[in-house]
Amino acid sequence: MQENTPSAGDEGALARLAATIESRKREHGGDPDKSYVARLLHQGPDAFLKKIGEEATEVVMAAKDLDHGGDRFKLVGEMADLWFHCMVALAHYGATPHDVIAELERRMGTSGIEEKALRKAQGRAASEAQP
Ligand SMILES: N=c1c2ncn([C@@H]3O[C@H](COP(=O)(O)OP(=O)(O)OP(=O)(O)O)[C@@H](O)[C@H]3O)c2ncn1[C@@H]1O[C@H](COP(=O)(O)O)[C@@H](O)[C@H]1O
Repeated sequence: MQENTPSAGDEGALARLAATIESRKREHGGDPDKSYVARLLHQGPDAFLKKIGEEATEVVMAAKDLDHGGDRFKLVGEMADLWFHCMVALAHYGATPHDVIAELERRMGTSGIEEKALRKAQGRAASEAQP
């Protein structure tokens, strides 16, 4: 397992995979018999959104298994399946991993607890302003 430090290749790998997924879109969906990405895109959102739900459940199960002697590579593998299917969804809806990374960067330095409190206060102010 890698040290817990970011590598310059991290975003590069996501960008390369995103480019491959885009290429499957450009080739009129590619050949669903030869390309799994093309098959998912050809089947449409129901297919890859269902896979995202399934893979998320598998991530949870692999994580819970760690308490009972499971191994971290299983968790990493399931997480990779989840990220991959999420990337197919991003491509379908016209977004990129760069957009997600930019959003995470935008959030950096803002505590999640503070952000949630601010959102609640804004919600209260908006409902009090209603006539
Ligand atoms: N990263 C992946 C990737 N991760 C997972 N998968 C596929 O996702 C599928 C679903 O995973 P499951 O574990 O649920 O497998 P399963 O039980 O057979 O699935 P179902 O029967 O439920 O469909 C498997 O067929 C995996 O091979 C991937 N398929 C492709 N990629 C990347 O996409 C690129 C393009 O792939 P193609 O479009 O197939 O050329 C590849 O070069 C890879 O970089």
